[in-house]
Amino acid sequence: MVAAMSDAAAPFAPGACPRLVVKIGSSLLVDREGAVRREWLAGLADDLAARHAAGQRLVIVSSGAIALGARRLALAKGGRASLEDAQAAAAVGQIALSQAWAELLGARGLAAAQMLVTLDDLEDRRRYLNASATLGRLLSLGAVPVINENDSVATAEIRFGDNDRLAARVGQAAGADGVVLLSDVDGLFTANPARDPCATLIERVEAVHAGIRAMAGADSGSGMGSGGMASKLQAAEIATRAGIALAITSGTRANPLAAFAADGRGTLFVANGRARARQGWLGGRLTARGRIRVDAGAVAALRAGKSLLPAGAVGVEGRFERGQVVDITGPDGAVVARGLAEYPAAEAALVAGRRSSELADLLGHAPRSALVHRDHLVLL
Ligand SMILES: Nc1ncnc2c1ncn2[C@@H]1O[C@H](COP(=O)(O)OP(=O)(O)O)[C@@H](O)[C@H]1O
Ligand SMILES: N[C@@H](CCC(=O)OP(=O)(O)O)C(=O)O
Repeated sequence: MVAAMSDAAAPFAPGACPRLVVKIGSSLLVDREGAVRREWLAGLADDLAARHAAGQRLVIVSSGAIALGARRLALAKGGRASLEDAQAAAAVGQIALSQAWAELLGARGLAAAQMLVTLDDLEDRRRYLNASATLGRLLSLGAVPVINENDSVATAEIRFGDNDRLAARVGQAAGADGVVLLSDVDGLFTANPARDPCATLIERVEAVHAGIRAMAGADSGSGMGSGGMASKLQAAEIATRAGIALAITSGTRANPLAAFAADGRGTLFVANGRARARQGWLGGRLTARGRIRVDAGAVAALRAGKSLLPAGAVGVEGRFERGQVVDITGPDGAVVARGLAEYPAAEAALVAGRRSSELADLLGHAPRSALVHRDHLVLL
């Protein structure tokens, strides 16, 4: 599957990309009659199973709930005439969607794990960390998270509205290396190819600038999806800034991921350095709420890219909640790193200096895997 991989697809190969997010647009999943395109989905499930067998861990962001539910409820305009219609359609359609994924992945020995999230779940740091931890655990267990926006409870103001940006955010939360957006077009064209026959495919984008954005009209050619090309470009910006490569490629072929791997047809948005992106966010934008003092062994472990475990902490200062930013200082008092606390200050103080085996008894609940996880930490 990966032998003939072209350059555009190379960053998403199992060897180069241990964790991949695959987003599937409504127009691919749902036919014009409003039913799941099962045969096509079975082909995609084969692709996913092959990648999983090659060691790649997968997260699926699946659209289609509104389009599926609209048909079942006989709603006009694909269920998008009003927010209430979309919410009702999503509630009905999501069941059918989950069922299809569970069956098709299950038939290939893969456990589908449904997660429905709202914008707030990923914007709020604590909830983001929770979602991130759940994703991490599911992936380590070999399950395949299937994610969609929780459209039935999302309000007009507080929603993604499109799954492209959701996929990019999920990519961040899952610690993914790549995001592939499967759509009904081959990639980003110089203009909407549905309207302009002279439009040509752009194969590689180093940075999403105004000239690139101008190529995506606000319109969506499929009439079923919600974001159009504009939301895909926003997703590309979110992902690449976080050090995640993103591709837009056609999902219309029978085995879309294998086909992409074989000919690399699509648009690759090149990732920016992950360390720089994290450093910019953690080191620059936020001020620390507290401080965790650590011993020399912990400093060495952090410098080697490890998480901060409670055993290496010698003291905790300040008042912080789980998910808030803390400085990590070494024996000489210098700040060696900054990261997001996995525990609130009181619990951090309780577990400081303790071995992992003692934590559950001390806390009275299951312990987190670290005081500050390496995925949410930057060396200074
Ligand atoms: N510059 C462009 N290049 C490619 N597609 C474009 C462009 N501008 C607008 N589009 C439209 O965006 C559509 C894809 O978005 P959308 O229908 O939301 O897909 P999905 O359901 O896969 O999310 C294409 O079918 C195309 O009509
Ligand atoms: N959450 C919505 C999908 C919204 C959306 O982004 O659709 P699409 O543009 O087809 O990926 C649903 O499940 O219907």
